[in-house]
Amino acid sequence: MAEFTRLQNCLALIRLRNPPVNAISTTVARGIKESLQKAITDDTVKAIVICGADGIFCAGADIREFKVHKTFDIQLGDIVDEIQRNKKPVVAAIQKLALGGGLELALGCHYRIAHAEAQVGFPEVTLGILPGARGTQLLPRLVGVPAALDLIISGRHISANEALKLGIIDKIVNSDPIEESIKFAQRISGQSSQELQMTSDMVADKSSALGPPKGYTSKATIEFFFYLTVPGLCCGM
Ligand SMILES: CC/C=C\CC(=O)SCCNC(=O)CCNC(=O)[C@H](O)C(C)(C)COP(=O)(O)OP(=O)(O)OC[C@H]1O[C@@H](n2cnc3c(N)ncnc32)[C@H](O)[C@@H]1OP(=O)(O)O
Repeated sequence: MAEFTRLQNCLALIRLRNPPVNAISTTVARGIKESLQKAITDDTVKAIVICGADGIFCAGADIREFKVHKTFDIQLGDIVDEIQRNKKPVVAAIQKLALGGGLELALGCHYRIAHAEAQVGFPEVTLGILPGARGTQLLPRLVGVPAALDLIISGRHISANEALKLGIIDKIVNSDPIEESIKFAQRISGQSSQELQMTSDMVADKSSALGPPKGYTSKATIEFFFYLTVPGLCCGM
């Protein structure tokens, strides 16, 4: 599930809870969606923080459901779109792990604050799939195409430090990233909505050089990744 808490100072906290690694199940996705709706439609909420329970952000889609259905029937891309459409700033507080769909959720947020020991990555390739919830668009916008390809094709986890250098994470902390994210959200929620709008417009303008602001994994992208990742198809490389 995802717990919604209305904090003091005009903030809302959405906490993913699905032991042991807060994976995104159908129930968790529904909980995030409903919590976001509550936060967005409450005029007294000025900023939102998303975090995970028990010291871990999220290890991606719930592979227990994948084993049963052989597919992920979770519309995480819609949730990411909703965060990006929304004018209220959303901060991801990354403790320990943000993998797969968990990283896509964090990339959808406007800011990411991680603990120094945290790791992020896209392990989808190890399951024979690609990030399908905007990760293939959002990651290259932040880190450029070569670095994004490297992370998506290798499936490797990288440290918070490397993620900071690449631009995936905005800030690393040695203290509790949830507390830091709340403080940060409080600070930016004090800015006028005009300032926030100007900033998000500038970011959108800058990243538009990399194509449409949102979308889905195009057929060409899938074919390209397929070519690179299926042994025997990449002879000559
Ligand atoms: C929404 C659709 C969009 C996106 C698709 C994806 O997100 S695909 C990516 C899905 N995620 C993964 O593939 C991560 C797989 N897990 C791991 O790499 C490791 O388990 C992990 C998270 C790095 C933790 O490693 P560690 O060595 O610390 O522990 P262990 O492997 O023993 O796992 C601990 C328990 O967590 C369970 N678990 C791990 N990942 C998931 C998951 N994604 N969903 C559900 N459960 C997960 C694992 O089974 C262990 O459970 P236990 O009952 O203790 O055996």
